[in-house]
Amino acid sequence: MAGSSVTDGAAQRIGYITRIQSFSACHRLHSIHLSDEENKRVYGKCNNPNGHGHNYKVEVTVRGKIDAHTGMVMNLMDLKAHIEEVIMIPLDHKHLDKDVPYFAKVVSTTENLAVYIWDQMVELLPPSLLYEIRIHETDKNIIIYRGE
Ligand SMILES: Nc1nc2c(c(=O)[nH]1)N=C([C@H](O)[C@H](O)COP(=O)(O)OP(=O)(O)OP(=O)(O)O)CN2
Ligand SMILES: [Zn+2]
Repeated sequence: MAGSSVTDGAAQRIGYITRIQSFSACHRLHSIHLSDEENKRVYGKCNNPNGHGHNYKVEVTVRGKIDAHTGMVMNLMDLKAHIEEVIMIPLDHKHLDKDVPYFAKVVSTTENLAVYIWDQMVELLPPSLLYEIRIHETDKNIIIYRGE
């Protein structure tokens, strides 16, 4: 097209980049909004008083313009640093309900864990860049949160 260049085209392109981070933590599914009986009925084995553990795998995805000069949506080194701050330091090798104040009153389902990670991560990233938090709680259970 007349008047355009390769660089102009690249500036309009949207890319998605994902970084995967694994961490280990334990928790107990127990809601303060339910009675002990209701907790047992709703959460079953996951309401075990002494808790249980997971090797979580979190995928953090950002979406944005591929910068014409840097060729990046964002520098993965920066994303790595944010993941360290939001996921690894507060959550890795922790008891989610006892070590993370947020989960003292919020049940530590993977949905709520995804919301927690989103809310922390969105504070550190440029506006509108965070696209998705995807958590593999087990090999079979995957939860997605997109800030809605
Ligand atoms: N909507 C949700 N349901 C459940 C959650 C959750 O976070 N959100 N979490 C759990 C438990 O934490 C539990 O640990 C799930 O593990 P489990 O059932 O053992 O996982 P698998 O299905 O992968 O293992 P199987 O051995 O095949 O049962 C429960 N529900
Ligand atoms: Zn669990």
